[in-house]
Amino acid sequence: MNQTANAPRSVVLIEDDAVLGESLVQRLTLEGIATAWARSAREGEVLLRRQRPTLIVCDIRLPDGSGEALLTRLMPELGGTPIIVVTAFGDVAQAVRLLRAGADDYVEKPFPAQLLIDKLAAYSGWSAPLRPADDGAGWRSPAMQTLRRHLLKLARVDTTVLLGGESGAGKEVAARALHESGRAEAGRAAAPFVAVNCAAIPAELLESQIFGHERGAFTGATERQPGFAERAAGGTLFLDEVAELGPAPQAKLLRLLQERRFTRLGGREELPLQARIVAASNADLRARVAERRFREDLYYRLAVVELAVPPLRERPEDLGALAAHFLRHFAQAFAREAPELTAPAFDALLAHRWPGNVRELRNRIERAMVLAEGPRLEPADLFPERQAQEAPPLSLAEARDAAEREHIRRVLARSGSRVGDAAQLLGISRTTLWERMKRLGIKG
Ligand SMILES: Nc1ncnc2c1ncn2[C@@H]1O[C@H](COP(=O)(O)OP(=O)(O)OP(=O)(O)O)[C@@H](O)[C@H]1O
Repeated sequence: MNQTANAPRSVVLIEDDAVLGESLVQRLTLEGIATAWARSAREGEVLLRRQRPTLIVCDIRLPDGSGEALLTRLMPELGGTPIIVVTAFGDVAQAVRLLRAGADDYVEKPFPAQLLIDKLAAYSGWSAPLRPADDGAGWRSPAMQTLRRHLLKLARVDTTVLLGGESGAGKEVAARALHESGRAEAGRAAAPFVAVNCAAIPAELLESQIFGHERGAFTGATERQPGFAERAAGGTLFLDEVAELGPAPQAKLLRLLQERRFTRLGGREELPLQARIVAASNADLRARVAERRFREDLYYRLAVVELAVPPLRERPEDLGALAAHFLRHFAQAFAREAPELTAPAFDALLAHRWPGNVRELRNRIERAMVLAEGPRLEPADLFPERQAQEAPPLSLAEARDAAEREHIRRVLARSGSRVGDAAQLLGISRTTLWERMKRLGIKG
């Protein structure tokens, strides 16, 4: 992709050891690498908020806190800037934790300056660090920050990516974030994102939909039709629910991935695949392979990089931003003010298990905003089914009153609130209706 071998190289070095720090600054400067040196976590934070280097080198143990805490805090703002952590001998467990959290590499003290120069050389071909794409809310939790970092890095290469995660967790949102970052990285103003739900297209149509067809390829094919693979050129072909593909489409997809070429149905011309393939599945693909329901060779082709979108219940830190995002979204859609989420309502969100993940949150907020017109949303607005379950059953008298109340209201509405007309329709006297309305709390 957009690699610039001679891109200006700069390093922010966060290291409290004066001897090591000075020798590294000298050596890096000799190599023509602009180096800014911070001797504490605080200084490092100030530097990183001011400048975006080609590479960050950060010691784990600093006099005013740990490098791990600093990097974890800043990770969401660092885009894809590569990070090398410097660990003391024996701190490997911490280094591994940081690698999982999104750091790129580590060096163990003592190390020769040349080792750092070599590592830097591997990164200096990278173009200017990416800014995260504007991909909605819900990326605050550590798990989502790590995912975002991985996506930002993948934006630089065309590798096939497999996204796992429960239904509604945000796999398509993640695929779009990757697509947008890739588009920005390549400097393209626009690029197609073509999403195909493999479970929703009938098996007999799938092939022609993905690969397209020539005129006359089958009955009803009156014109040449480009398929999704062709339409995604220069962008992303997103294959959702890939586990649901039958054996024949699996074989076709494998060929597409192996040869990166395809032919339209009924055609002879070989066309190159010019899109990145991102596949998603909420089923455990490895288990499907073990059960021989999914081809192993296809699994390996798809899972060149495998990432998981964590379920919402494992990232409560994202709930507030996501809820606020959907409140704003539906307020705009319904042309009304966004209601406020009361503290008990927020507690109810935190306590819920979210089997339907972000999609369920979105649906609950949408339904609450359709039904509740007030300026505040209460737990009952978001979880109406619980109220129904928790309320004690009505007595016979209460049930009769409720039914009468409902019926009288309806008849009153039909008779334009004229009590005399309503009484006639109900087969009772005006006075009896007045009495009932009073007892049942119906306003005339
Ligand atoms: N980070 C987010 N910000 C805003 N909306 C989100 C976010 N994550 C998910 N959503 C919303 O939640 C819904 C489900 O997301 P998405 O379709 O990406 O999930 P999925 O994991 O692909 O689901 P499925 O497996 O059912 O296809 C969508 O309406 C999406 O817009």
